Amino acid sequence: MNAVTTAGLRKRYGRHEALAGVDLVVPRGSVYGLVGPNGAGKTTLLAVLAGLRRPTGGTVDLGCDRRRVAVLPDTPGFDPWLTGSEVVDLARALTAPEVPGRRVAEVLADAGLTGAAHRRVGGYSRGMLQRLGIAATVVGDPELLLLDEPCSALDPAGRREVLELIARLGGRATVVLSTHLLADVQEVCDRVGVLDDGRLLHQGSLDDLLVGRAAPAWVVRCRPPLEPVEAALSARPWVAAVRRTGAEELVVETSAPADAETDLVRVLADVGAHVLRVDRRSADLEDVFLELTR
Ligand SMILES: Nc1ncnc2c1ncn2[C@@H]1O[C@H](COP(=O)(O)OP(=O)(O)OP(=O)(O)O)[C@@H](O)[C@H]1O
Repeated sequence: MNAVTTAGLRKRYGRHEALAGVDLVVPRGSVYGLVGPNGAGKTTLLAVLAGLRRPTGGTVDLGCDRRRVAVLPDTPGFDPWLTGSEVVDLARALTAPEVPGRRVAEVLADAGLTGAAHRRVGGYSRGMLQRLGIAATVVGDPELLLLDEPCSALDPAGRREVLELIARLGGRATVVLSTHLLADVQEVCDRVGVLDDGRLLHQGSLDDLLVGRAAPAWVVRCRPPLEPVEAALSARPWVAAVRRTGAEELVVETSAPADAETDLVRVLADVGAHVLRVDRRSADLEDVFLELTR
């Protein structure tokens, strides 16, 4: 059962088509990362899913009642004179009055805000505000959470806190988050959709995206000169390409990783290379993203 299914979703702003036929599938319980460059249509897609903007065409099928959907905009604004506890209690009273008041303290504790619960939010840091926003969206126990750029403008510590909070939400609710920070997706999402210019270029599990696309490669660091090393490697049948990526660094791409595993170090030894380091390059979402959106 899916939490969200869209078919041929379109959204036009005047003559500009921000969504050009999007078929989105978000399995229930997943943490789905919607990635794309600026202007790709991420905010528009989330707003259409949330029912805040009307699509020009296509359909949206939510696997739950619309009242069980919670939305967190990229820059949540709160009245600065309210305390964190009052903000969350207001959200509870407005969205889910049936939820008992004691839930407020629980979600604030989950968001790591117990100590600041009775401080005015005007004095909160951005990271705290973002976590407060998440607390205010989860207090009504939503089934689907739509988070627009939840980590933008956060420093590394704030980002870490928010990512950990999102990771804990996975399983309890379905989360769709938009971001252009690929590292965040790699960290917390199990599904990913790559949106560019209003089109979904790829969607699926993060593993499928990475394993299916990034060419296996080794990163070799050794002391100059690198030419003899490059020449010796290029002559091997298992080497697809050798690229110089720094004064002391080569990337060796292969279509036969098993051969590379047995032969790479031998080649380096035979040519007398002064080896500083050899690493298997891990599949990187950034490479795949650049390849897809090129
Ligand atoms: N209200 C609007 N009126 C006209 N054009 C709009 C409107 N909202 C968005 N657009 C345009 O639609 C396209 C998609 O915008 P959207 O904000 O959905 O992209 P995004 O992927 O969220 O971008 P960003 O990462 O920069 O926030 C952009 O070209 C934008 O200029």
